[in-house]
Amino acid sequence: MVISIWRYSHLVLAISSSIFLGIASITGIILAFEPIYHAIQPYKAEDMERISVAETLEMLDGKYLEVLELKVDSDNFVQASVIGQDGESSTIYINPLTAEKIGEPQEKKAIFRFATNLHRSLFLKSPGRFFVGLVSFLLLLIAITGIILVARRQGGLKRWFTRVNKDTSGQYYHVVLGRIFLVPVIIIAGTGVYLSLEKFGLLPEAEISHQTVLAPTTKGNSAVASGPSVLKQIRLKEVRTILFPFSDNEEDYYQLELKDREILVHQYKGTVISEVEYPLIMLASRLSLAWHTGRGSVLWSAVLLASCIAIVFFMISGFAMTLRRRKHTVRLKTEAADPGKCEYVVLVGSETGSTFNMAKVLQKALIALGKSVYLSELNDYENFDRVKHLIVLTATYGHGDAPSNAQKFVEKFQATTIANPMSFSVVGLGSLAYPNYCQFAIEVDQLLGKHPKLKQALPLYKINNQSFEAFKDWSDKWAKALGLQLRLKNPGSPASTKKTTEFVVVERTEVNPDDTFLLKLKPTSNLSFSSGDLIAIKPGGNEVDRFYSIAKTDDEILLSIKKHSNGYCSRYLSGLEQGQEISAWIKPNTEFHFPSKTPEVILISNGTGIAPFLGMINNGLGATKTHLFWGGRNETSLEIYKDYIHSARHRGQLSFVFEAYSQSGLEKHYVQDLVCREADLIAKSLENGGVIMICGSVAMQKEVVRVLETISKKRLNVPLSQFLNRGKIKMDCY
Ligand SMILES: Cc1cc2nc3c(=O)[nH]c(=O)nc-3n(C[C@H](O)[C@H](O)[C@H](O)COP(=O)(O)O)c2cc1C
Repeated sequence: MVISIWRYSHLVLAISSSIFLGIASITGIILAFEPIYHAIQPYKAEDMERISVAETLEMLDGKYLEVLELKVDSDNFVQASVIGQDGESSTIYINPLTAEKIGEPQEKKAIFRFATNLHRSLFLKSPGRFFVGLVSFLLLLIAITGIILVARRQGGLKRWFTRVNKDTSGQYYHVVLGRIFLVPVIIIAGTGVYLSLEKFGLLPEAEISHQTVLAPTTKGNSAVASGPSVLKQIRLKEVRTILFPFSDNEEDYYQLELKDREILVHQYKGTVISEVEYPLIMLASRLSLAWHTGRGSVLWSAVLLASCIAIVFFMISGFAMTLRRRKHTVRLKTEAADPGKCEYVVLVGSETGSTFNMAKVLQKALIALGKSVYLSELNDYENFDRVKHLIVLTATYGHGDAPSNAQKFVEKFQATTIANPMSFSVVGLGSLAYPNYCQFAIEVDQLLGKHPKLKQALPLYKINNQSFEAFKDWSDKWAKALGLQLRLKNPGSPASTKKTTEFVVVERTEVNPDDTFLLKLKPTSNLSFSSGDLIAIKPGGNEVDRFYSIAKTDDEILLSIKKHSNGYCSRYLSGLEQGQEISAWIKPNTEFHFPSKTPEVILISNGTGIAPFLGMINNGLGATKTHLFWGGRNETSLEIYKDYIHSARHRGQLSFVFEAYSQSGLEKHYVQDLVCREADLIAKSLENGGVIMICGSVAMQKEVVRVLETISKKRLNVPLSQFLNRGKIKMDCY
């Protein structure tokens, strides 16, 4: 519940300020260029730490009839208001060593003038300034609610910088960039609020009052030329403004606004008549202005520029995420069947909506079998009288909590009387990267399991990272338990518009007794790819891309393919001849590349899952100690891979190969048994920063992960999620 309150606040704040925030960010992007443009003008004075005020004043004295004011700006441009020998007054940039004119201040560019007015007051004067101040305050609140959301998402403030799990790209970058730009955005918003409060006089007045002490009359040379003067000690670097004495009268003095204080200096003696340190409020104002505008620092201006772009991105990605979430609920409302007449009920617990995609695939497949299906959210649970089968698909959020559309489920379920018996099956959608993997699904499964009228059709099935293959595996098992001929259609990867490349068949092995064969392809044009990437093939006008994990060997692609009797693509590929060409495209899968700076890598696979590893162990980087675990039916199953394994062993790239056979000899051995047996090796490797890569069937993945979880907890005293989070366990299973 808590997470949705914060998300709701985050969203409401963003929506309520969206138009003004959008304007402020876009004009902020333009205005960030102003200090950069100013800084690159050729008026910057060097050696400001060395040149004394007295030196510059002396040069000015000799060159101009009168000097009224001198200013040093944050880019070290020295600007003087002078009356020249011809009696003309002007404001010029000077070289402080010679007092020569080097240029003239330019008028603010029209684009910056326009952007400043819009940014500050939306061209609405005081009401506009008020809105902009309010928007800054809302931005501050958005940033604060953002901190809470990210902290909750990551599992606490301490885990702030741990890896972000990728749900959708928009969501991923919203969080990743949110973490990076949090501090600058808070500074922009905070200083914006401060400047607005100042503008409306809501802050204490910053007044400086000198108690002028009249010095005794001492006619003579000005302070610049005579005796020891404080002006000789003050460097130009410390100066903001110097106001020159109004007349020769002794009671007129130099007024120096320095960086930290203001002083009045006797124009003849060069002594300090009065000195006042700036009040804190004045320093805060100056700092706010500098931080808000980026004046005086190209680097900070660049940060402000990037932050304003990031705010625009946050707005777009944030709204896209909300629309995505809403899309599913709105559609459900319009498509809802009558639950009172349905035999199957599919209830979904989802925060971002992805789980609905799976639920809809299931609904479609059941409808194709002529079944009546009601699909809804877990919060819509009610007394389903005619329902015979209940299926719950639910994600987990926060610290093992229910997603927001499932938070009322437990209460509603407990308050409802179930009259007729039902079968039930719970599918947990979660991420192994969280310590409470599928926790809410576990609780729902236990709750349903305790009800006398409910009969479990299948034990709780957990799915990592929305794996459709795993969902299909569940559906096969569930359908078998219910005696249904269910066929799920993968909605993902529809006919892609990706540009394909031609590949020529270099070699194809015969199909072995396990119905597996190797296919070697060579791209006909220059193509960059790595072992672990995926090749997408769509034979003969078929609508869906089929993905195969690739091994890169000598710039060629090696695939290990299982021929399925009903598999359109695998049957097509098994019939290819040497020299034939096929069209395909490469999908980079950087998360599953061989790690570069790792002391040890353990590769775990079964069946055709060995494919990317065949390339990785022959990649020419012998520095990493590498072990290969592989499970197949029997010794002959390994035959087609033997050459690649031998060559890696021969080159010293592969330390150990552990094999498990399920149909050889009396005892069945599986990869997870090997992993369990080699627990020492696994634990040491994880402890020393090693990486484990898993590729193959989801069933194998589930078992291997279970064993790894035990090893991690028992031997290393940490949950496996910690290694997953740090990218120390990489998985690509199907
Ligand atoms: C903020 C946040 C917290 C999560 N917490 C957990 C968790 O505790 N346990 C878990 O198994 N998965 C957790 N997940 C992963 C989601 O349950 C998983 O991505 C799920 O597939 C999302 O489904 P949905 O998109 O339908 O909401 C979390 C994800 C996010 C973004």
